[in-house]
Amino acid sequence: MRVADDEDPRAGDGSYDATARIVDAGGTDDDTTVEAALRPRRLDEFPGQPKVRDQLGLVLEAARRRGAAPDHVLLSGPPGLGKTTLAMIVAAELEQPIRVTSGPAIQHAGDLASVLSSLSEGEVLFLDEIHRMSRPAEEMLYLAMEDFRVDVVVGKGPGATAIPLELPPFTVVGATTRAGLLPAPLRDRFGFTGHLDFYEVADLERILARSARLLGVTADDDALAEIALRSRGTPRIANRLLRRVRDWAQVHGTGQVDVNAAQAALALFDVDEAGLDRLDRAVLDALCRRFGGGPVGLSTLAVAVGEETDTVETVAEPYLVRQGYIVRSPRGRIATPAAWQHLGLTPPAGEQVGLPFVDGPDTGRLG
Ligand SMILES: Nc1ncnc2c1ncn2[C@@H]1O[C@H](COP(=O)(O)OP(=O)(O)OP(=O)(O)O)[C@@H](O)[C@H]1O
Ligand SMILES: [Mg+2]
Repeated sequence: MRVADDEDPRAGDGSYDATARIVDAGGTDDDTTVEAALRPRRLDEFPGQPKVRDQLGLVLEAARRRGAAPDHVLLSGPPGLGKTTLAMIVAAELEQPIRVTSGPAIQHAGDLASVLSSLSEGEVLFLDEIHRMSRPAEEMLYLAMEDFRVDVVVGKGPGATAIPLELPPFTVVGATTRAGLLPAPLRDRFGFTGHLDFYEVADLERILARSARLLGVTADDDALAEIALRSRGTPRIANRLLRRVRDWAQVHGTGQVDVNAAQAALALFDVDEAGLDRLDRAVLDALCRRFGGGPVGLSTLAVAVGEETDTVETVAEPYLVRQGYIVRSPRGRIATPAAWQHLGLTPPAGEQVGLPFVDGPDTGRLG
């Protein structure tokens, strides 16, 4: 088995700390540890997202040559595409320590002030879920990002005074699944914004091959291709499916990740040929069967599938929209003919005139 020691992130130099990870929407603690172990550590080990990688690479290299902190970096995109991974990589490439915190952890401006005032020169401050920071903290951040200064308020009431505190230059890396929710003044203070998009299947195959190596399992290319196809363009999902296929192979198979193991395990875990999982299908099912194909409001839809609005909007919808199963309209979400077909149903004729026609059997043609 080829396990390259030099590629094992667990043998790291401590430049990032897996336990410092604050939020993980999808996983248990165990999952978080495994995820951290599978993160690429440097930009040139990071497959996919060629645009963001090249742009970020340039920004970091230029800063390194100037010997100065780079512009602040904002990373946006759906969950599991590598925002946290890239934040860690920014610090590693700059050879700087990284401080990890998140919007929800900073409820008071004072929380932010104490983090900011303890930063060392050049340090990377990773603000995950930056769209969830409180307004006063946000305003403090504007000043800190632009002028490297915070105003510390001493005392209360009419006698209160603001004492300006100079900060050493540092780099904020903000991550958000909801760039649209960031107030413009905050967005504008990031000199570089990278928008992560879903991965190509070929990139997912490369990610899976690397992960298999790190996990110490032998995997056929065909099996990795099968897993990649069903991973909804998302490395986190790809890695998770790989681990379940490995489990299946170890318990029921030959121990080797082959196509048979991949198909059996993915069937067991309810990931269908289109890569839709239980939540995706639940959303389509509610939309078509309960609401006649829509339009239906997002929150109503979320209640119908028993999930948070945010989960439906950021986890399920982007992929369903991208694959042409759902259309977002001002009046709510609408199922396309492809959604009905995926569920084995016939789309109702007449009501959905004007929908874009989606490739598929002719039952979908409306008019
Ligand atoms: N380009 C990539 N190459 C290899 N692995 C990747 C890549 N992008 C992400 N991963 C893996 O996917 C998992 C999730 O990535 P990460 O935590 O960076 O996503 P995220 O965008 O921060 O998600 P969230 O919005 O939920 O915080 C990690 O295990 C990471 O190793
Ligand atoms: Mg993250």
